[in-house]
Amino acid sequence: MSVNAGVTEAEGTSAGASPPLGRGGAIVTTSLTKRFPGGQVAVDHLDLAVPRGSVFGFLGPNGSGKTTTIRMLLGLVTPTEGTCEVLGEPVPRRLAAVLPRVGALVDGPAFHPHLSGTANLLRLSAADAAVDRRTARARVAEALARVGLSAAARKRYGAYSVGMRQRLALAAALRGPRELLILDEPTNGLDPQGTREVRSLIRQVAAAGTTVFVSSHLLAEVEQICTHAAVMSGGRLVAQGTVAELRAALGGRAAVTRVTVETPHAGRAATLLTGLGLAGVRAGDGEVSAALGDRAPEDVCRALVEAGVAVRGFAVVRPSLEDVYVDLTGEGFDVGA
Ligand SMILES: Nc1ncnc2c1ncn2[C@@H]1O[C@H](COP(=O)(O)OP(=O)(O)OP(=O)(O)O)[C@@H](O)[C@H]1O
Repeated sequence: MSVNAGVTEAEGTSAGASPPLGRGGAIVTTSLTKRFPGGQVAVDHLDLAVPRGSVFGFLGPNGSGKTTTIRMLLGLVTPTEGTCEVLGEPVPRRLAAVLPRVGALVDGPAFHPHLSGTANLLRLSAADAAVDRRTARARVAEALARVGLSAAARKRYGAYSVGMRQRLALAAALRGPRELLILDEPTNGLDPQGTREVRSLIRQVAAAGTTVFVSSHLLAEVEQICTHAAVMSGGRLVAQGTVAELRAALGGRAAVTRVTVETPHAGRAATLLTGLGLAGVRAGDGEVSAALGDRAPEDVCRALVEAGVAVRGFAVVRPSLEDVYVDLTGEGFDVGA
């Protein structure tokens, strides 16, 4: 399935060409805009195209408009302008038809501190007209098991750690069979083990056919679990496409594949790489690097050796999704696990 390819203009009036998914997408927004009273434009003419069956990473720094977008998708915030469609239905107009098909983790549900994890989820189910009373208890137990909370199911919520609270919020989103799961920063507050579990849970949910839309700061994680991604900056969409497209779109941009050579002959190696036509040659202490361009790394390595340069190490460094992000937004990224 294709999405509008790769990187769009950061300075454009809207984020590139209209998404070609039409009614087939799990989420399709057109010129979606939210201007808060006081003039703050949190989301600015957003054209988002989330293919069905994708695991879609929604990336961006703090304040770039991710949560506001998610809140508009769930009918929690009214757009100022533009449209959004979720599972083929216009939101907010057909919200009642859409919500039972969507599991969401946003802002954390209000859990009661004196009730257990199980009792809290049963309470949410009781308030949910779409839940079948006969299967509610079994579904709650299943959701708790999926997030690894079975052992703590009878413990009261007030005694839960931050990570356990986050897992319970995730379990709340997984109480029923869902066509779409929308998760706002689902690994916030989780330790590395919890983060791995959430990653594996997302894979399982996706393998069972559910589309997953997940906002995250964890680029390494997005690279591992997502098939597609979009990058937000200052309320605008600056890129969207498959993860492979996003990396490929870097060709000709600042972050490109580079070779790094470890050698005691850095000066000589730098001259040779420049002579081979490599751009961006940087020589340091015992090391020289350059943009590979369309040269084959093995040819570069052979030329160095044949010229008598002692090659102690030779590495080809391809741009990561983080490079894409930094290149597009000019901002660093919190890549901690
Ligand atoms: N209710 C509101 N009233 C006024 N401004 C708001 C409101 N909610 C959000 N904003 C502003 O809109 C912008 C986008 O915020 P949003 O929470 O959508 O970003 P985000 O990408 O989710 O950030 P974070 O990663 O920090 O959650 C921010 O500048 C924020 O201050």
